[in-house]
Amino acid sequence: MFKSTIGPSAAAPVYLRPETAQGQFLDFKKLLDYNQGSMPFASASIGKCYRNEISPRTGLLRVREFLLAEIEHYVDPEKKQHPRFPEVRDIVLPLLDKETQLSGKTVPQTISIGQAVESRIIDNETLGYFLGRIVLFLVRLGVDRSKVRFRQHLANEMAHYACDCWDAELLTSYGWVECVGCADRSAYDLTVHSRYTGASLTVKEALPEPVKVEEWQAALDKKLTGLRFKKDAKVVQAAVERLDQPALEALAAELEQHGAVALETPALADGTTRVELPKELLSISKTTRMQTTREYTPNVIEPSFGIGRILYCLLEQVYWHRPNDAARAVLSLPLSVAPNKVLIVPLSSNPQLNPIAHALSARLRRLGIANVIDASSASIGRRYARNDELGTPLGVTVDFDTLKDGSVTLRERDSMVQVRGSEDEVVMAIKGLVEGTETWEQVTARMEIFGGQGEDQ
Ligand SMILES: Nc1ncnc2c1ncn2[C@@H]1O[C@H](COP(=O)(O)OP(=O)(O)OP(=O)(O)O)[C@@H](O)[C@H]1O
Repeated sequence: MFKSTIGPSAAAPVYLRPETAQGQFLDFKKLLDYNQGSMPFASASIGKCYRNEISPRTGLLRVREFLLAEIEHYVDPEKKQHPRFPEVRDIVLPLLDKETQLSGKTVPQTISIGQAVESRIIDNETLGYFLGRIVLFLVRLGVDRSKVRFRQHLANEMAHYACDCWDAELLTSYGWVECVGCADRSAYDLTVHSRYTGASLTVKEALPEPVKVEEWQAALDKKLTGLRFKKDAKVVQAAVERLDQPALEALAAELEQHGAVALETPALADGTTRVELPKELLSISKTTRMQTTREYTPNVIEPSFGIGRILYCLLEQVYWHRPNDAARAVLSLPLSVAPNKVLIVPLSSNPQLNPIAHALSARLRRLGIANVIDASSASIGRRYARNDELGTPLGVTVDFDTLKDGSVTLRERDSMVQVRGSEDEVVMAIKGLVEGTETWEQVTARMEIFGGQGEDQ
């Protein structure tokens, strides 16, 4: 937690969250209800997080306030398979696992997620599923697949409660940078929240058949306990209720042998943290009951995306310049990420071209396709070039032939190739490209390649 203060006197401390996860865990019971009590399920949250970084540096890579997006996937600890695992099983990942790191090597082994889970390099299917989804997500954003690797946490860097943890690292001029963490946090968070709030954060499932359970049970004589411990009676009662089966078994033997047991408690009214419970107050016996439900605390698999770091690495990876011209830079953001999808340029300042450009802009807007018009006096080549640098993937030119036959050109940023067609055809092509139902190769194969008034050079 990042400690700060609030109010005019700065007397009241506040604690800024270092992750969104805990807020999700506090809502676990509600989330489980929304999911009709069925497992597995997931929650997700995105928001600002704060860390008291000693030396913030390197732009967006290490800052004190950053945007974090986290998924908490709740799973039965005995069933860590994932129904959609077959979708990612054959994805090949560069894995820098702990053994490789401990042997002093830095070259990852390239192996399919299926093989890595089978050989337990990755602890379980659900964790493997999310590593696959992380790489698919990063590549969809435009990250270069050859500049992604997954590094496993060593035992000494992994949170004590985690049973396996991998970082997706992206290669930048600063070296490999951790951008997404993916940890199996086991049952730690829900167990601790439950312990401190007293709220049960477990899942109850009907068993296919009732089973006979033998267990140790402790009972305090309430009247005698009240008389003996007065205000502390509740604390003592809670300490007894928290005892697990091995502890109860050991105490039963001690009680039998010595007629009394000593029990650790939270601080009592007199400041002590230990009570003596004689046989008259405490009884511990083995009981048998039929169990019809199974109760467990779910384990949590958590992919955690640092948005600023991903964005920084992406910008570095997709920024380049045209061969032999360092001044003509290009930001190859894919359509899914680019803030503006289409640049509309009237070829000249002829007053007849502008209304056509504006009508086309409105038509694209109605389709939900963000676009911008550049009707400035700069040459068309200059206007293309500056929008290439801003990352706008597509360009439509309205020219003098548009006035004659209604046709326009459509230009792709990275290749600078242009096609020509009616406005309807071009709008359909843009829609297909934005929605991902058509590729630029398909568009160039079915539409007429335009070599005319491009002025790209
Ligand atoms: N100071 C920070 N500035 C920007 N992003 C951060 C910062 N700290 C963490 N992140 C992002 O949050 C994600 C999840 O946080 P996590 O707790 O796993 O990071 P971490 O292991 O503490 O990071 P690091 O070891 O680099 O400090 C990281 O993968 C990263 O993208």
